[in-house]
Amino acid sequence: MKNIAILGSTGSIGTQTLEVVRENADRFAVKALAAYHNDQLLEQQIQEFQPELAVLVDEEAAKRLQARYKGKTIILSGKKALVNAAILESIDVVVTSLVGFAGLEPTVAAIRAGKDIALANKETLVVAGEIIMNLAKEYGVAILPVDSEHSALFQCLQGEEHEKVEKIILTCSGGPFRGRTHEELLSVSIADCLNHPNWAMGKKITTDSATLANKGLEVIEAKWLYDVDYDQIEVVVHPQSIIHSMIEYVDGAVMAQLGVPDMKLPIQYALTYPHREVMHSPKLDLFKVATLTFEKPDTETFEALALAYRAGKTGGSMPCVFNAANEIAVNAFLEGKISFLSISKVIKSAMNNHTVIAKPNLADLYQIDAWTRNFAQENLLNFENNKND
Ligand SMILES: NC(=O)C1=CN([C@@H]2O[C@H](COP(=O)(O)OP(=O)(O)OC[C@H]3O[C@@H](n4cnc5c(N)ncnc54)[C@H](OP(=O)(O)O)[C@@H]3O)[C@@H](O)[C@H]2O)C=CC1
Ligand SMILES: CC(=O)[C@@H](O)[C@H](O)COP(=O)(O)O
Ligand SMILES: [Mn+2]
Repeated sequence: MKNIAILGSTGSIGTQTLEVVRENADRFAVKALAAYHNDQLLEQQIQEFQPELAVLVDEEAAKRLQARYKGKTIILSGKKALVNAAILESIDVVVTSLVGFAGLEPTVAAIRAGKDIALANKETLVVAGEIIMNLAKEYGVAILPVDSEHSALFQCLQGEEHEKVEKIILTCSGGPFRGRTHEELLSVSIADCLNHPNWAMGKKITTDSATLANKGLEVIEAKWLYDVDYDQIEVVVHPQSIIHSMIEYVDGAVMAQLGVPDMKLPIQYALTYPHREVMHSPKLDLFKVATLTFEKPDTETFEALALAYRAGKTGGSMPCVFNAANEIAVNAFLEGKISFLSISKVIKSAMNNHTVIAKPNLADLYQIDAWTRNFAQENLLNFENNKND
C-alpha cells in the first residue's frame, strides 16, 4: 500500500488523482488532502477517503468546515499547514497539484522529510529547479513527473542511456489561438482563452497554454528534470496532442509516447512507477486520429515562449521573475483587468527591470518572487493603452 498526500486535491489534477486512487483502492491510501478554499468539495473528499489530515489554506473556509465536520480527520488551516500535510509521518509520496509559487515551500519540506514527489506543480521547478534537484539527490527522493510531456519523456527514457540523448522534442498543442495573428489577438476574450482544444484543466494553466507560457515553463521544467541544455530542447506544435513528447537519441532514433489526451495515465504512472498497471480509460484509436501534424511555434506573436527561453538561458533568479510576473499577469487577465497580449508585456517588463542573482538560495527566491509580484502589479496597466503594439 502506498500512502499519498494530495496538495491541491480539489483542482483538475487533484480530482483526477483521486479518480486514480478510487480505481486502485488496493494500492493507494490517501492520508492527507489540501486545498485553498473549496470547503464543500474537500469535505466530500474527506468523507470518501478518510485522510488523517485535511488542510484549507483559507482560514474562513477552514472555520466553516471545522464547524460542520464531526469525523476523525484533523482539519488545519493556513499556509504553514500545507507543510504539515506534506511531511506527515505516514506518507510515502506527495502529489503537488496546487498552482504556482505556493508549491515551492511544501515541496521543499516534503523532500527534506524524505517523501517522493509526484510533481504536477511545474512552477516549483521553474523557480528553483537546481535547488530542488540537488535536494532530491541529497535526501534520496524521486521527483516523478506528472506533467504529460515530462511523463512522456520519462517513459521514453526508460531503459536508455541518458547521456545518449541528443535532443528533447516537447510537443505543444498551440492552444486555442494557434495560427492567430497579433492583430487577431487584440480582442480575444477570457472565454476564448479558456477554451483549450484538447485538455480540460485549471484556469491558470489553460491561460498559460493560450499564451505559450505553459510551454515556456515546461522547457525550464524539462531542463531540470532531464539535465539538458536549452539548445537541446525543441518545441514542436502538434495540434492533436496525441504525441505527448519525444526524445531523439544520438543515433537518430526518436522515441515517442502516444496516447489520448488524458492526465490519468501520467498521474497513475507517477504513482505506480516503475510498474505499469491497467487503466480503464478510453484507449488510442489511430484510425480515428488519422493525421498527426507538426508546425514551428510562432514565438513573435506568442512572445512568452521566447521570454521563457531567455529566462532559462539567463538562469539564476530570472526564471523566478518570469514565473511571478506571469502569475500576476494571468490573474489580472482572468479578472478582466488587462488584455491577453499584455500578459507577455508584463513578463518582459519585469525581466527587463530585474538584476539577476546568479545562484539564488531559497530566501533570495522568496524575496525576488515578492519583488516581481509588486513590480508587475504596479505596472499592470502601463501596457493597456498601446493596444496596437
Ligand atoms: N490540469 C492539468 O491537466 C495539468 C496541470 N498541471 C499543473 O498542475 C498544477 C495544478 O493545476 P490544475 O489542477 O489545473 O489547477 P486547478 O486550478 O484546477 O487546481 C488548483 C488546486 O490547488 C489549490 N490551490 C490553489 N492555490 C493554492 C494555494 N496558494 N495553496 C494551496 N492550494 C492552492 C486549489 O484549491 P481550491 O480549489 O480550494 O481553490 C485546487 O485544489 C499546476 O501547477 C499546473 O501547471 C500540469 C499538467 C497538466
Ligand atoms: C496536460 C498537460 O500536460 C498540459 O500542460 C498541456 O500540455 C497543455 O497543453 P499545451 O500547453 O501544449 O497547449
Ligand atoms: Mn504539460
